[in-house]
Amino acid sequence: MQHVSLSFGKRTILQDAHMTIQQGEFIVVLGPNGAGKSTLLKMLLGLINATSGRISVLGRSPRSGNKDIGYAPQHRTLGGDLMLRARDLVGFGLDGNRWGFSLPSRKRDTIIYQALEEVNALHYADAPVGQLSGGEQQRLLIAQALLTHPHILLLDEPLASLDIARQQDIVTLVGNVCRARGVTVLLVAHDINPLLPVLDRIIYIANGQSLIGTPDEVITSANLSRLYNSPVEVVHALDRIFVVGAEV
Ligand SMILES: Nc1ncnc2c1ncn2[C@@H]1O[C@H](COP(=O)(O)OP(=O)(O)OP(=O)(O)O)[C@@H](O)[C@H]1O
Repeated sequence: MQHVSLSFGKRTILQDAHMTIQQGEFIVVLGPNGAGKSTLLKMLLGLINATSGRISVLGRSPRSGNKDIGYAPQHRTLGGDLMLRARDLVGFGLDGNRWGFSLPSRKRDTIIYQALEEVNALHYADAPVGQLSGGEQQRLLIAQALLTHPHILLLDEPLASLDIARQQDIVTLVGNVCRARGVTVLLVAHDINPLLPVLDRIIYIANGQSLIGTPDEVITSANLSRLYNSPVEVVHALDRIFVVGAEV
């Protein structure tokens, strides 16, 4: 991103943002509610255009339907009455692409099988999605996003409403995929702590400003006090980072 700005009416979401992400990096996107984290992902997907500046994704301008990007949007738990089978939900990852419909069914089944296997979801492949737990559903959404073997994986709050053990499962899963496949990951989260073992750098967005760097570079009392325009204290304890005085 070079000098990228984005406003919705009078509201500035990003102002003169400048950042480069390398292939294979694991990036966590942090910031308060409404800061623009999901919007940043949508800009990379070509769903929202910058007001000014230049964005390049794998050497090209953002364009919708880019199968080099896998995307799992923010989701609330899928309804208890949803009778769709887990394997069918994952299969939607193929149907969103032009070549998906033309695949022979055996080839299609194999791709879906491999994706379910990669996220350790084979044992509930035929279960109705609505009856699965939040963590089980999240694995399916990640499998769906990985189906076209993308170079970039965009995950919008995949840890929301999961307990600590399930969060750790998803973090380990995504970290392994990132390393094994060399996939660049941008993962939106509200708590950095479960992600500290796997992340390379973070992007922090607040009040139209953005910072990129390692947690130690970005999450400092001085930086966050400046972003929030009010006193914020960053405390390190028990190998965790606590931000006091700001909603993250
Ligand atoms: N297409 C749009 N038109 C106008 N305003 C929009 C549009 N998309 C998002 N916004 C606004 O931009 C702001 C940023 O929204 P976004 O969803 O990116 O925030 P977020 O950081 O992901 O928040 P949360 O943590 O609550 O999910 C919000 O105030 C939202 O209402």
